[in-house]
Amino acid sequence: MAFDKKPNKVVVIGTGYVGSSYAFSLINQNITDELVLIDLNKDKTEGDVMDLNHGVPFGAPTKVKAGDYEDCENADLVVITAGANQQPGETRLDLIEKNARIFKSIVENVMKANFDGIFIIATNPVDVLSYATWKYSGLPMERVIGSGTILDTARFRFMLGEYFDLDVRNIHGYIMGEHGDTELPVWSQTRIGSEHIHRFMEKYKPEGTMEELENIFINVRDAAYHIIERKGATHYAIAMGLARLTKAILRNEQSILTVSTLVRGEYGLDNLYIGVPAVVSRRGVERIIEIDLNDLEKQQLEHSAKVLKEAMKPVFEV
Ligand SMILES: NC(=O)C1=CN([C@@H]2O[C@H](COP(=O)(O)OP(=O)(O)OC[C@H]3O[C@@H](n4cnc5c(N)ncnc54)[C@H](O)[C@@H]3O)[C@@H](O)[C@H]2O)C=CC1
Ligand SMILES: CC(=O)C(=O)O
Repeated sequence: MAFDKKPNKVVVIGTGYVGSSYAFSLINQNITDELVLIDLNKDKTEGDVMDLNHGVPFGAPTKVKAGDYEDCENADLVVITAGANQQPGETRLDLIEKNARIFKSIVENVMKANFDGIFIIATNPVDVLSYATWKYSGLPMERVIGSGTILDTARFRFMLGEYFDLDVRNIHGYIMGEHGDTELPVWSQTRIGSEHIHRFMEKYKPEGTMEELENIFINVRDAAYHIIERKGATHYAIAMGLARLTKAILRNEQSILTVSTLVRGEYGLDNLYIGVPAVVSRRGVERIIEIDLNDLEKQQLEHSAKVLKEAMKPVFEV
């Protein structure tokens, strides 16, 4: 019943391309009751709030306001999308030092306001900054969640749907590892409907080749570069992915999503945040799902973890 539901509150920190697109998705999908926007650029935030509020009559009754860190006190979720984005040619890992510095002060400010909810992190490099947020906040690991490879997995499913001319909702597969250049496609577990992708191709697309599938993965991995070259930022798809993750949490959906979370022995990895399938609920990350990987996929995941740990060294002791 709508009457006895406790209103939920989401605070977004960083309302540039990603943060403002996420706010727009939340309102359009009727996901939250209260939405607070925080950014260093106060004029931009106020302008966004006016603009979003004027759309509320067409969407759902959401209270939107420009706020400050004290608004985090009773928030259910704090979503961080603040910080530098990649310039053409820059990798996500190139952003590490700049954004880690910004994160230290943001997370400290949020925790000073006695925040006791769940963090979602999207700023890049997302795996490293999720780990940083977990360390800086002192919250249990299940309550600090990175967007991980949710976007890469969506790109993978979309491009395979186009290739097979099928509804993307019938494509089941994951991209795991770093949200970045060392991510990997889990072909051994990719299914179309309930059929393994290779068998499906043999039966229904015999002219298809493994090389074409490999090129699809390369386009998934490099999608951010392709978009940034053309328009300077990527934001709509990640905003929708963050809205999906927000729904999974606030509505206690127990959804399996490829988020960035702390591995503690799963997949033979330890003490880093990395993209893996995990069950997400009102408690945050309930548990990691350990799907069977073949030998090549295991090696690729280990390599991805190794690159992430190396990249983290200058910033953290890992
Ligand atoms: N995880 C993912 O799949 C994706 C992550 N991203 C990442 O999201 C981040 C944001 O990207 P954009 O929105 O395109 O950048 P943007 O430059 O448009 O927005 C960043 C915002 O952060 C604000 N900001 C900076 N320092 C702040 C602080 N200390 N406190 C409050 N606000 C602060 C800026 O004023 C700006 O409005 C980047 O790191 C980008 O790489 C982008 C797309 C996908
Ligand atoms: C920018 C980024 O991380 C992406 O679009 O995947």
